[in-house]
Parts: sequence; C-alpha cells; structure tokens
Amino acid sequence: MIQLKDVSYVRLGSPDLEQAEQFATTCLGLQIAGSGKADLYLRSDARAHTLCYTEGDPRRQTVGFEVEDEASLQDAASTLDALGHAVHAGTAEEAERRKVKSFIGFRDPTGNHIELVVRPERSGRRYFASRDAGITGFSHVGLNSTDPARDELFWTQVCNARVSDRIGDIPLMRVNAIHHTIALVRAPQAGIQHINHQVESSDDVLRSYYFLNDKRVPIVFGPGRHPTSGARFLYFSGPDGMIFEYSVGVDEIEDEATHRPRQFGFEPASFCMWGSRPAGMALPST
Ligand SMILES: O=C/C=C/C(C(=O)O)=C(/O)C(=O)O
Ligand SMILES: [Fe+2]
Repeated sequence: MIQLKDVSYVRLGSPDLEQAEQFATTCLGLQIAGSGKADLYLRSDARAHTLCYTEGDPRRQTVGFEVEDEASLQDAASTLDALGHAVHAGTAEEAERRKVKSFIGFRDPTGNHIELVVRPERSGRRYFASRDAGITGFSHVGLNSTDPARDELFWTQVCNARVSDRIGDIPLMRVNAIHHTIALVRAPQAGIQHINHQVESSDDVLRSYYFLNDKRVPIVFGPGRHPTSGARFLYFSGPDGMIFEYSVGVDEIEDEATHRPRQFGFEPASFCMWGSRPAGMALPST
C-alpha cells in the first residue's frame, strides 16, 4: 500500500505569471520564495514552497504528496505499474524544480496528475506573509473525480487514505490525523477543484471576506461553516478560475481505530451549517 504522509505542493500552469504573482501576493497572502525560468515559487508555511505557478496551459495541474523515503517511492512505482498506471520517474532536473530529492508522476483513475515526492525541502526562514491573511499553512486539496466511488477505492485501497466523512458519494479523506487532505468532487473531467490554506482564526476568515470583496475578488462560497470538519471557511476564485479556500478549525480524528465515517445527505446543509450556498453547484433546496 502506498503510504502518503501529507500533501506537499500544488503546481499550476498559468499563461500569465505576472497576474498569478499579483493575486498570490496581494490577495491570497503567500510569500514569494523565488522564481525560475518559467516557475514562480510561493510559500505558506515552513516548507520551501507549497505552490508553484509554471508558465503554460492552466489545465496542467499537479498535486504532490510526500512519502517516507526512497524505498517507499520505489514500492509505490511498482504498485502503480502493476495496476497499469503509466509511471514517470522524475529526472534530477525535474526534482530540483520541485525542490525535492526525488519523485514519480502518474495519473489517478480520473486522470489527475499526481506526484509522489521524497524529502521536500523546508526553509530555514519562517514564512513571512505578503499580506496579513493569517495563513498558517497549505492543508488540503479538492480533486475532481469522474467517478467518486471508483476513485475512493483507489485512494483508500491502493493508497492509505481513510474516509473521515461522506457527503452523498463525495468522500473527505485523511492521510494523517487531520480530518481531510483530499476531498473528491464529482466533475466531468480531471482537475484541482480547490486549494485550501488554513488560517489562524475565524476573524481572519471574516477579515478576508471584506478585504477580498473590496478587491473585487469573486467570493464563491461562504463565509460559512462545514458540518463535516467543523471548519469556518471562505472560498474565492483566483487566476485561471482556480478556487482557493481559507479555513480554520478543521477537526482532527482522535481515535484512528474507532472512527467511522459519517454519512451526510447531498444537500445544502451538509456543505454549510450557516446557510451559505456554493455558487454554481446544483443542490436540492432544503
Ligand atoms: O462542502 C463540503 C466541504 C467540506 C470540507 C470540510 O469539511 O472542511 C472541505 O473543506 C472540503 O471539502 O474541502
Ligand atoms: Fe476544503
């Protein structure tokens, strides 16, 4: 079984790196951690980078997950290969661009680009926000799924993800004690559905609501509270239509051995217990 330790980074293609930098620094609140020929590195916590914009097609979206060591990476490559996933062994140059020791790339059953990485770099300097959004770190991703039941099996049986809760057939899955690191969202094609950063307090969520409204950044969901993880949240859209989430207060699963996923109905109250509705998502009314 592939043992994922944590989500490590997201790589997003963008035709306009200047616009991406502007948004990431003045709206989202990330710190520039350097740039390469066609790469813009951004930090949100102690890691050397957690988001990298690369010049190019915005449909090129990749999520990196950390595995324990080189042996685990090689085992993962064999497992995926045996299951018929084409596995790309990252070159030294590609690993350097990702600030990791080594990595492999493959696609999940929906076709999402996934990378497994060994020894992602941390920085000796603390994260210093470009605006005071209260960010404490990159925490989870929503991944598109053309078949959530099939993809849940991939993440939980081929990998070590465990389902913390389900909304309809959407699983929220953890790879460590945090309620979820991967949320699957039904969609017609592969892609990253949203990128979550944790913030320090509910005040930060609400402060950002007013701040982003002022900046004319489209708010797509919230402010609200998820009954699943208990988090207070705000979702807004960034360059190339990517959705970003701030949230605070995500539960931790106290007892790994006894936790049973709760089943929530596919209805508005399961997404927000305060009554906010996700823009553009067809949900029955309650
Ligand atoms: O709308 C449901 C979202 C649930 C949560 C949560 O429980 O925190 C997310 O953050 C998510 O799915 O990303
Ligand atoms: Fe989320």
